[in-house]
This record gives sequence, structure tokens and C-alpha cells, in this order.
Amino acid sequence: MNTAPSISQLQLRAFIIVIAIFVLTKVAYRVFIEQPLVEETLSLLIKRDLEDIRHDAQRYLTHLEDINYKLVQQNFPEQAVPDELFLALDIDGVFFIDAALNTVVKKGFNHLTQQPLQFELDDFDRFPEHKRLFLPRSNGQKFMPTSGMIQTLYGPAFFSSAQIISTLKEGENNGYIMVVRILEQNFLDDFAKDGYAQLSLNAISKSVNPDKLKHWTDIPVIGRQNPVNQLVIDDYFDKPIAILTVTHTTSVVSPWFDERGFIYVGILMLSLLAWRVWAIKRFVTPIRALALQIKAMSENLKLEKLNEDNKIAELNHFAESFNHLTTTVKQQASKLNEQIYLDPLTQIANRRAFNQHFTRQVNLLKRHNIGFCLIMADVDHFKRYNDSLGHLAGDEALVKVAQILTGFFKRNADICARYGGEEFIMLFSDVSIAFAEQQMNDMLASMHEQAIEHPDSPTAQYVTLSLGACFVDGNKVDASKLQQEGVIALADEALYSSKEQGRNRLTIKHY
Ligand SMILES: Nc1nc2c(ncn2[C@@H]2O[C@H](COP(=O)(O)OP(=O)(O)OP(=O)(O)O)[C@@H](O)[C@H]2O)c(=O)[nH]1
Repeated sequence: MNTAPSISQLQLRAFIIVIAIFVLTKVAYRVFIEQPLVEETLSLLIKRDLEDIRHDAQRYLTHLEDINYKLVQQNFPEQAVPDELFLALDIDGVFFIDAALNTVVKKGFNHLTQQPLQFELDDFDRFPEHKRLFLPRSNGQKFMPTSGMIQTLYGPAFFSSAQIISTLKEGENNGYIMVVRILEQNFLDDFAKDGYAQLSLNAISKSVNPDKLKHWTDIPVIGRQNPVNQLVIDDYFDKPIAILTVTHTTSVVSPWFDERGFIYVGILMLSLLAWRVWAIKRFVTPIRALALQIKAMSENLKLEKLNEDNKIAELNHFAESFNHLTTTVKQQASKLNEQIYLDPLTQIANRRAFNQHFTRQVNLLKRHNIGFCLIMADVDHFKRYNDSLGHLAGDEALVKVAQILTGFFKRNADICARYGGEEFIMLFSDVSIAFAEQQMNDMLASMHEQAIEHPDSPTAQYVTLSLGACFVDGNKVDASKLQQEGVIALADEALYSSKEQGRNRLTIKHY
């Protein structure tokens, strides 16, 4: 069975290979060229983003400290704290604690939702360590404010506290003031407004291991799209309280497949389609044409030359070889044809050739009243010849007889054939009986002249023939009733008669 792929299958394979190469090239380009370049750029951008966030946080703490000083300067908290103050300063809580750490004034008010809040940061019985949130930092600088992050009932919050003294720099300690700002999403958005990243805050859970936070460079190269980094937010006591997720929005890696990709693939598809159309026109059509030509030859039983003027060299080689083959086949067929109608021993026409010729002659008679004379010849005492001189000599004698007899038949319309064994059959077309009789006499005379020695013949010292003929007069015979077998039977009868009368003679009968 032929398992070779067709041109369509080859094209499909080529198509798959092209697509695979395209995809591999894209992946290789992304992994080995684009990604390292992008990564280098992004590391710089991420570093800058994180720096900005740190810087903004620091700035905000300073801002809260400023608020503290302002409140101290306004002799806060002698008066009650109005809601407007929260709205005006964008803060959510205020505490005033006296020098003995007793809460004098405390108020929580969500400046966004304008709902009251209940902070417990001053519940020193439950959280004794919270006292440190109010006390000034013990680095020797008395007025250094305390600030940082703290967990509240409402989530992580910025806080800042300061000591209240009569004059700002020295004097009696009148207590402490603290402002609080909750880190709600709005605040984070505000916070990130001037930066290059989006921020989101999530409560820390026990299952989160701060050492295993998501860092963009930890993600496998193929999966990296938006660079994401996570930071742990520690409170003032260095206890992790939240996870800040930083998404670096301005530094997004281009997607794997964008409009450009569609355009490339479109162009690739169109090129493959164009190539297919071209390939069919260039290769498939001429091959099909040759195949059809060969098929037609086979159906019509007629060999023709294939076109040797194709645009493909290989096809021309194929056509040349095929044409060479057809020439050989034609020659062989012609030889075979000759052999079919040739007697192998004598190399004259055989019985089959004679029968065909005879049929044509009878048709001529029927159509045009052209008569003929059919003659049968038989070598006399040939068995004795073989027996006395051997079979090979018999063969040679038959060849000589055939040569003598064919010498009388020069026209295409006439024929001399070996009928079988030592018998010959002949036909003269469109001749008179006198001519035919003369020819037959000449044949017997030629045999005498040639004198093929036959020592054992009772008839003569040489090989003799007995002849019997059937003469068909084209003008007298009823052609429509003529039977070929009848003509041969009459000639055979005439031959028998010649034999009976002593051989080496001729007898003619009329049809
Ligand atoms: N050498 C040779 N002998 C052949 C060939 N074909 C037929 N013969 C021989 O021809 C002989 C014909 O013998 P018969 O039919 O008895 O006729 P005959 O001996 O010629 O006797 P008559 O015809 O009565 O004169 C046979 O012995 C055949 O073997 C052949 O091709 N070569």
C-alpha cells in the first residue's frame, strides 16, 4: 500500500511546522530577550515605587505631627473637639491624656462616613504597652513626637502623639495629645495618587508567613504579567498587623498576544494561503494534467507523447522517461504484432495472417465483385523425407519450399502462408484462371529446378508438391452465399485429387 503523503498532507505538515516555529520564536524571544530587558526596567521601577511609598508614609507621619503641634498651640484640649476639626484635618481620632496618663478627652469620628468611632487605644488596663504610644521617645530629645502604625478596632491606622507643655520647648508637662488616621482604601488610593502603584491592605492572618510574601521576581517568567510586591506592615511595637500589596501599574509587561500578534498571525495565514494557491498552480496542476493524460491513454489504449515543456525540471525528466518508455513499448508491440502473424520456422505468414487476409478478400468480393484463386500445396511423401533424412533436414526443406512459393507473391493483395505441417495455402487476388494455372505450373517447375533432394520419394528424385485450387470468379459467383470454409474445402478436394492422380501436379475447381 502506498503510504507516501499527498501534497495536501505535506502542506498541512508544513503549515503546522510554520505555526510551531512561530510560537517557539515568540516564546524564545519573550524568555530570552524581552523578559530580561523588561525585568531590568521593572526592577528599577519597582524600587522607585517602593521608595515613593516609604517616603509618602514618612511625609504623612510628619503631617500628623504638625497637626499635633497645631492643636497644642491652640491650647487644645481645653475646649470640646468639634466634628469639623476631623473633617478639616482628615483625621479619625483625637486623644488627650493628662500627665498621670488619665484620659481627659477622647473622640473618634470617621471623617469620611462621619460616624462616631470608639477607639480603645487608651485602655491601659488591657493594653499596658499602649502607654508607650503617648510617651515621648526616649532618645534624650524631650519633644520628639511618637508616631507610627497601630492596630485599631477599625483596622491599621497611622498615629502620632506629642507632649503638651506650657511653652512649646520647656515647662511643665500638661499631658499628651494623639491623633489617629485609619488606613481605609480611600486613604490608600490618595496615598498612591502621586505614585506609580496601586495599594491594597489586607489584615494579616496567622496562615500568612511574612517570609513567603508574593514578590514579582518569585513568579515563574512565563506567568509574570503585572509586577506585584507585598510588604508587611509592622505596628509601633514591631508586630506585623497587615500586608500591603503593591501593584506596579505603570510597569505592566506587554501581554503575550496583542493586536500586533493578531496582525502577525493574519499575515502568516495569508502568506500560507497565497503559498498554497501558488504551490497548487505551480506543482499540483501540471502533475494532475500529466496523470490525466496517462489515464486517457490507458482508457483509449493509445500511447501518446507527454508534454516535455513543463515549468518544473523534474516533470520534464519524468515526461522524457515516459516518452522513451512508450517508444520502447510501441517497438515491442510492433514486433509482437509481426510475430503473431509470422510462422516461426519459415518466417512467412502463418494461418492466422492468411485467415485475416482471406476475410478481407471475401469482403472485396462481396462489395466489388473482385474474384480470387485460393491454392493449397502439400509436400509429397514428406514423412518419408523426415524418416530418411531426419527432422532437421525436413525443417530446412520446408524453409526452402516456403522461399520458392513466396517468390510468386509480390503484390500486397496476394498472400502465401504456411497452413500447418507440410501444407501451404496461397491466394491470388483478381486474376484469371489462366494466370492462376500458369503460376501453379510455374511453382511445380520451380520445385523441379530447385531440386531439393528426396531420395526416398516414389514420385521423383526431388521434393515435389501437389496443388489444389479453388477459383472464384467475381463476376459469376453469388457473393452473398459464399462461405470461406466452402472455398477451402473445394481447394482441399482439388489437392486430394492431385494426390490421387499421382502427386506433383495441380487440380483446379470452380466455386
Ligand atoms: N521436419 C518437419 N516435419 C514436419 C513438420 N510438420 C509436419 N511434419 C511432418 O510431415 C509429415 C506429414 O506426413 P503425412 O501427413 O503422412 O503426409 P506425407 O508423408 O507427406 O504423404 P502425402 O501427403 O500423402 O504425400 C509427418 O511425418 C510430420 O511429422 C515440420 O515442421 N518439420
